[in-house]
Amino acid sequence: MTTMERDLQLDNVGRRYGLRGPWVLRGIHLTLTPGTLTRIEGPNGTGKSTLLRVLARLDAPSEGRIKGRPRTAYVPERFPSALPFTALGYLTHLATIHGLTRASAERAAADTLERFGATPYARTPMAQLSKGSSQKVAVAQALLAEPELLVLDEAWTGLDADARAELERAVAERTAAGGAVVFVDHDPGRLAGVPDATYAVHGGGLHRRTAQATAPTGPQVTVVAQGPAGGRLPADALRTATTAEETEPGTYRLAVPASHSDVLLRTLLAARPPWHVVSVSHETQEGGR
Ligand SMILES: Nc1ncnc2c1ncn2[C@@H]1O[C@H](COP(=O)(O)OP(=O)(O)OP(=O)(O)O)[C@@H](O)[C@H]1O
Repeated sequence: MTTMERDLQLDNVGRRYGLRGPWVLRGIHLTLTPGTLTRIEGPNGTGKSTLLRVLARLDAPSEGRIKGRPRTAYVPERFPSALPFTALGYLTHLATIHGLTRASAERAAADTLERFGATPYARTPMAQLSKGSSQKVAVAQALLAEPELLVLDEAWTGLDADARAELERAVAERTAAGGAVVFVDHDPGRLAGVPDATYAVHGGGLHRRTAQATAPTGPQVTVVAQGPAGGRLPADALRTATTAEETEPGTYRLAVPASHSDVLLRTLLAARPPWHVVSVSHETQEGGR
């Protein structure tokens, strides 16, 4: 598939509910590009969820056009947990739909549940899961799809601290793998400093926030890495890092948001030939990780 088709583009999109309802969104132009993270903000009831549903193509615009068909996964604010499956059964079923054999599907489902600390209730009927636990299943179903576009509507809400950090890492992995991710979250610190673009929804329109500060906010990690002689920094590493400075030939100092440091390190070590990681230093700020 070409990059053009993997872009998702809203062209003068409007949405209202009912034929004569007030316009919730109007004149929206937005392009989501592979490998980028986009944050959508705005006060309650301004149309953020409506916009995300339109982006996920779960809701059709009342006017305007959508171009591009990236393979999309969506995590809703409220997941329909009354489905007649266990978490493992549901995810295994979905993974077979994504084309895995039964055995690999079950393994992928179990791995994803484990990643989010959900193994203890993998075999519990979903209707009996707490809000937080069913939210983990919602997140797992979206990640299992390895989507080209991942749409997260308050997906962190209800998750415990470990699962929240894990979801931030999963977002970093998706963008490093060339996927687009768009999210809404009430916590202004969520993935702070990471988004490639931030937009605010108000008055039915979408307004690009100017980059407030060049200095990234949120905890940062500095990685010093040495490549093979004459080696160029892997493209995925460049995409994940906030800044990359060649301090001497073949040696780079990379700054990365703490949530993305695992992904950056993995990218460097998995490069062929692999890069040598000289040092990793965590900037000490309150809050840790
Ligand atoms: N299915 C629907 N039918 C009718 N009106 C709707 C529907 N969904 C949303 N709306 C209305 O559209 C407007 C925007 O709602 P939306 O949920 O998109 O906002 P939001 O910014 O996501 O809000 P919140 O932060 O509270 O989730 C609201 O006035 C809401 O009442």
